[in-house]
Amino acid sequence: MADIIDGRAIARQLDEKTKAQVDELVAAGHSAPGLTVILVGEDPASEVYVRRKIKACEKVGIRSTEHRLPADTSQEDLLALIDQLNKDEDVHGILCQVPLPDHIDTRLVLRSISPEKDVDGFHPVNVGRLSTGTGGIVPCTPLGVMMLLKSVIPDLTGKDVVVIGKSNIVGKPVANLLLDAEATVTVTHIYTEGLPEICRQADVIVAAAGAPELVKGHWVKDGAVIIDVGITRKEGEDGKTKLVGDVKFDEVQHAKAVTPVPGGVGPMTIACLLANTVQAARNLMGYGDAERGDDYADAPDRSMHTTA
Ligand SMILES: Nc1nc2c(c(=O)[nH]1)N[C@@H](CN(C=O)c1ccc(C(=O)N[C@@H](CCC(=O)O)C(=O)O)cc1)CN2
Repeated sequence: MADIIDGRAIARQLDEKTKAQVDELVAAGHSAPGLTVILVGEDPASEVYVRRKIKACEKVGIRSTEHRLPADTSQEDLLALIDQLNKDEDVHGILCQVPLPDHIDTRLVLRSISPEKDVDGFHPVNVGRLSTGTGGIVPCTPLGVMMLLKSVIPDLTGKDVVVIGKSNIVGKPVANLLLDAEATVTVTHIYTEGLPEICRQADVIVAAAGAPELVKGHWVKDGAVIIDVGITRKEGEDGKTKLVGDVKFDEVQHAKAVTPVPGGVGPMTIACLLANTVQAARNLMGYGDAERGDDYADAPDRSMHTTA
């Protein structure tokens, strides 16, 4: 049976570290780090994620502010709000929940957030710093993926890793982090020819294609490690909605370890956001170029895994 990598437990461990860093800043006479979350429209999944982010801030002592804007908010008004937040010294982190409504140019909006406050790591400056290995703020989900992976394989040197998915939010940044960790990385996507055969060679599969249950049991070699980034809502045979990942979970029990959906990568996304907010705050407070919030070189221990 494959070990199940407990994302909730590893996220809690990271939250403890983040809380300690917040307490340290406050004890040194600073205000608590402040995060502002912008949600435009009423996408139900985004509402859930934003609510979770705000609640998570409370737990570690980060001050949070929420701006909920109607779906017909003009791009100009959104950019004006971001400009105001960029200038506000009490705000250390800004994030704009995506997807944004169609009439808004997402790339322009993400570019308008000050790179120092861009706790999502989506600004081209942070993307460039990641791809050149020169620090910056790293997107939350890829950071979480690395932590989960390192809980199973602390040293990724020379490991064959296949990333399925080439999005700017997950596929591309995760590939860069893996290369930094000296892994041999193959980036693929749903149009890649021979994808099952390519995956079957891999020591690690990071499935981030957004394609429900794409990765079947015969795609996975014995003892591989699987990180499932996909989350899709699907109606089960009982008529109830359930969440499924990009991996056919029941078929990959010959793997060494696998992340569940829910309870794997998702909780790490939020924990890494909090860590990134503290990193941004520390930088803005003049603590130099603070280390990446998650410090994922400190691999979480194997006790965070359970067996199915
Ligand atoms: N500005 C951003 N927008 C989006 C991001 C992001 O990192 N920044 N990522 C995703 C959504 N996301 C965070 O915003 C996110 C996705 C999933 C989870 C999570 O905890 N998932 C749970 C299941 C939750 C459920 O019931 O639906 C799990 O996997 O256990 C947290 C955050 C797109 N937008």
